[in-house]
Amino acid sequence: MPASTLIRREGTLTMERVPLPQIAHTYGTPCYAYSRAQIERQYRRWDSAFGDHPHLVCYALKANATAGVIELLAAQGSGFDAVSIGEVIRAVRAGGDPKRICFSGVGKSRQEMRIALALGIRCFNAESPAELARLNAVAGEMGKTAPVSLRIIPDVDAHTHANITTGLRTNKFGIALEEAFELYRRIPTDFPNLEIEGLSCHIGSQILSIEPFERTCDVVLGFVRRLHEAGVTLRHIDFGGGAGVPYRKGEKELSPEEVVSLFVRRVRAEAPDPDTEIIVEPGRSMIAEAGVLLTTVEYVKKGPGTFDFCIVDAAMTDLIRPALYGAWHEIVQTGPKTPRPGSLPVTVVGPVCESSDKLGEGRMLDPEEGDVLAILTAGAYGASMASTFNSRRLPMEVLVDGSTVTPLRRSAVLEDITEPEIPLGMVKHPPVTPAMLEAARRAGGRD
Ligand SMILES: Cc1ncc(COP(=O)(O)O)c(C=O)c1O
Ligand SMILES: N[C@@H](CCCC[NH3+])C(=O)O
Repeated sequence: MPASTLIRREGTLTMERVPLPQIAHTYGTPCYAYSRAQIERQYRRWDSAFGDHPHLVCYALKANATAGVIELLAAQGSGFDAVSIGEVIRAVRAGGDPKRICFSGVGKSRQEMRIALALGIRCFNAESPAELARLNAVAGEMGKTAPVSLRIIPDVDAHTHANITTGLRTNKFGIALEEAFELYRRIPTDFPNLEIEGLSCHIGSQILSIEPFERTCDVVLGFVRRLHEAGVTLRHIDFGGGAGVPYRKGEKELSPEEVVSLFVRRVRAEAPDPDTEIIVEPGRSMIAEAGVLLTTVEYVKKGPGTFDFCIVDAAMTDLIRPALYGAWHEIVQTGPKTPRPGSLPVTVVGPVCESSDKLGEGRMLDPEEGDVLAILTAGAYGASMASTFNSRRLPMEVLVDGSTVTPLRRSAVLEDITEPEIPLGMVKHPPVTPAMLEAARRAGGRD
């Protein structure tokens, strides 16, 4: 987290000018807090790194598609990378310009295509020949022409976690180069309702070294030159996302400036048209460091002797990255607290009924019931991957802007555990009445 966003003042951790324990007490926990200044700063870094080279920054919505976050980025002029029609619709509803939306994903349904065509999105990043044929048919039925890019497989190893590498032939994403070459040549004759817009690729996520992007440029620009020689022109090259952020002390981000200057330099030097528009799709880099997940300690429980358990009210349902990838997030006390000599490291776990429900291991925190902890660098792939497993409610989210805090969802109270299913009607489902909730609140507990 950049020092200007998260600062310790008299021992208390603050985001911008708001003490984090205050957010926890006002809105309840688990609660994500995002810094507006940090989100806008990251967008400006990506955008301005291009200088006057034609470009579009398409924020990857999967990282965090909370309406308030999308609104902020749309107001900055951001484009969006979507992977479902739900994301496309969320972006448009939050003020995103359809002409700046790219639609990726291996499984687009006919209905998703129809809605995206009706909205007039910038382009479909097609991932298979069958998808092209389907899109051609759907566009024809609607009397429209669908703008397409082929997502090619650069076959570059991103040297990241196996579950988040995407640019290899063994991954489900994209089209192999030879097949893509043939498809590009066939589009004008075989798919009359498609119009070639560009080329896209994405090699993986949380990439901390520039080298895989250099290899990607080798492959992509060589391929673009071959296409040009075969008479295929592209309006844009989309290099995808993937720039990594520091999760552990000592790690360094792969900076937007370094990534963008590589793409601009290589396109200017090697593309048939040096002014070809460049698209990037950063997700994590845009939002990860803007967010923390606040959680309250419920219990401290003795462990096997070498460590204790710190049971908090956040869980894998709020932040699944540690359970899913063994990912590391720093966890800190938000109040003025230092561990007492001799205290044991703790494994921070949630209340969910899974042994993998761990948020961190080996942490020196010396926690007590009621302490508010902050799980750092949690803005990306946190709230957007949250679930209601174990009938938990979704985490609260707020936006911090200077000394103002704005809720981005309804407050995290028990009424939020809504029942979207349709009951059979065999039993009468008694409502949780406002009076019952009020009584619980008056009895003093947090929700
Ligand atoms: C097509 C595509 N674009 C962009 C992204 C965003 O990646 P990141 O959050 O690593 O920038 C992803 C996710 O890996 C992706 O699959
Ligand atoms: N969800 C992953 C990243 C996947 C990127 C999407 N292809 C994470 O938390 O790191």
